[in-house]
Amino acid sequence: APVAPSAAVGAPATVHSPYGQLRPLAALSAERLATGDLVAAAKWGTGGPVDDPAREREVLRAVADQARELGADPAVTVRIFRDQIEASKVVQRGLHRAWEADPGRAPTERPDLGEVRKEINRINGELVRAIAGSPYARSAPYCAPLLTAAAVRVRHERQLDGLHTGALARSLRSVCGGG
Ligand SMILES: C=C(O[C@@H]1C=C(C(=O)O)C=C[C@H]1O)C(=O)O
Repeated sequence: APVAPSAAVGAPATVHSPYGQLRPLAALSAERLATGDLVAAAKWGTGGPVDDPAREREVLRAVADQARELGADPAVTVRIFRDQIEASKVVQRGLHRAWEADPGRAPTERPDLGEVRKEINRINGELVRAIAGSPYARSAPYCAPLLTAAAVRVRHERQLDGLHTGALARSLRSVCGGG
């Protein structure tokens, strides 16, 4: 088949390739994890828990609805988002531990959790679209190595530390494997 000129040039034309479909999943997951830093700061010093089961249910219900609207599998979408949520909590708990150990590194300003959640909702919507647009790539036998490559790329681009690199892997745990 003829190759579109831009395919030889680079990234934009690769959006239909398996890697091009998985890359946004890794990038958006890292973007979502970055909001974990803000959520951790919002909860720091409040005495409140990192876990908010009611908010988690709200997120999962919303993404299941969005998946249905896009004709994607709501169960698969929810499965992936359970990992996204766990990964956010890995970041939050890790930061709280670091700030307890070294209070000089703790944030001095408290972000508005409601505002941060608006941003999380926006990213959630983009993630649902990326999930809906990648059924073939996610069920491909070579999904895992491509996803790992995408995560490594994102790690370098965003200069992720160990905490966020581990959380990124956690967030992507059930992306591959079909469905
Ligand atoms: C990010 C938050 O912290 C946790 C993680 C959530 C998420 O990743 O969507 C939701 C609720 C909390 O259990 C939050 O409270 O908004």
